Amino acid sequence: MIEFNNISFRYPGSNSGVNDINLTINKGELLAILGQSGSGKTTLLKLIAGFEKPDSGIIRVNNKDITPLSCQQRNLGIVFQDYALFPHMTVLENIAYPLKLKNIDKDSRLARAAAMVQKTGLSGKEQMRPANLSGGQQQRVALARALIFEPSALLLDEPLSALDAGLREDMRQEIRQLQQQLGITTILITHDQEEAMSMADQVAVMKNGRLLQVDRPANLYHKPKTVDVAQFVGRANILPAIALEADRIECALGQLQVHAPELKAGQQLHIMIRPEHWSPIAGEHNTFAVEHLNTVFWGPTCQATVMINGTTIKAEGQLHTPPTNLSIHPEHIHLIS
Ligand SMILES: Nc1ncnc2c1ncn2[C@@H]1O[C@H](COP(=O)(O)OP(=O)(O)OP(=O)(O)O)[C@@H](O)[C@H]1O
Repeated sequence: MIEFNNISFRYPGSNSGVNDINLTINKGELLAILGQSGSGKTTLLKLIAGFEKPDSGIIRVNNKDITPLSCQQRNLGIVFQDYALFPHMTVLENIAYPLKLKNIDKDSRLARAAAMVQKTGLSGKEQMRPANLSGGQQQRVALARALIFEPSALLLDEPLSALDAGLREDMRQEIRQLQQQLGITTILITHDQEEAMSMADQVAVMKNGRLLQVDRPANLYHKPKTVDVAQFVGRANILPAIALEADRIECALGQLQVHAPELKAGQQLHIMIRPEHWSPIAGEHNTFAVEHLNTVFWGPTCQATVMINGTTIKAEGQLHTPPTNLSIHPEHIHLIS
């Protein structure tokens, strides 16, 4: 388990850093930290790894306060974006290296490295040097080296960003399987939403050094708590709205039936509609005549841009003919207050 308790940090002489971070990663779970460039993801990683010390707050790993400890004492496995492998060493030597630092004898080192070679699918590559491996294989060596000394947690800093798209998808699943098999608590830093959503038990969205929402991937997508999160995660139609009564709001599209029995007349809020939730078939509620602007073909689906009462809306799905009507089920209108 990893816990951040009221962690704040500013880089000396600047206003940048992270503010009041409270976060718990349960034992054996993978948490992805997702955010745009400069949001503070790497800073959080540096704080847990011990490269920077927080100005205030406590970080615990398995209930132990690690804040005063040095990087080495923290016993964390780290995989960096560029893997940082030793070019003059073989795969086996690279993987065994952390054990050498711990003064473990050569025979045990090599035996443990050989076992890790098996686990990470590197059999047959033991005597090769990093330069002769593919990106995915280098990534596996870095992972094996980070795991060899049985760390208390694993930190992955954009581990897949150097790989091309197809390989990246395969490696996501490989890393996730290995992480689950070993049951190791893991933090993954990424700016890639798909990577975060497909690999993580929980995703923490960061902006300007703060956590906006920490949630299961499906909750983050379907029930974002703020407009910022709704805009950042996935594609969304977001409109300001005012409540007319329970279950009814008004926005630029017109009046909409929603599912919100607790709404009070006059309440200001935003509505979010995911593009794939629009239906080209008229529904019992919320059916609109649309003016079709354009459709982009994406392969399995299309994205249509339409106007409803002067407001531009994006809809996605099997829209092979331009829609003339779109409807939205009240359950698919998410309210953000
Ligand atoms: N050594 C430093 N000194 C001063 N400011 C820094 C330093 N390192 C980072 N920052 C600032 O701290 C903020 C957070 O940076 P951080 O590197 O944590 O963001 P990030 O989300 O990891 O971005 P990226 O995805 O580009 O790596 C940014 O405003 C950045 O400019």
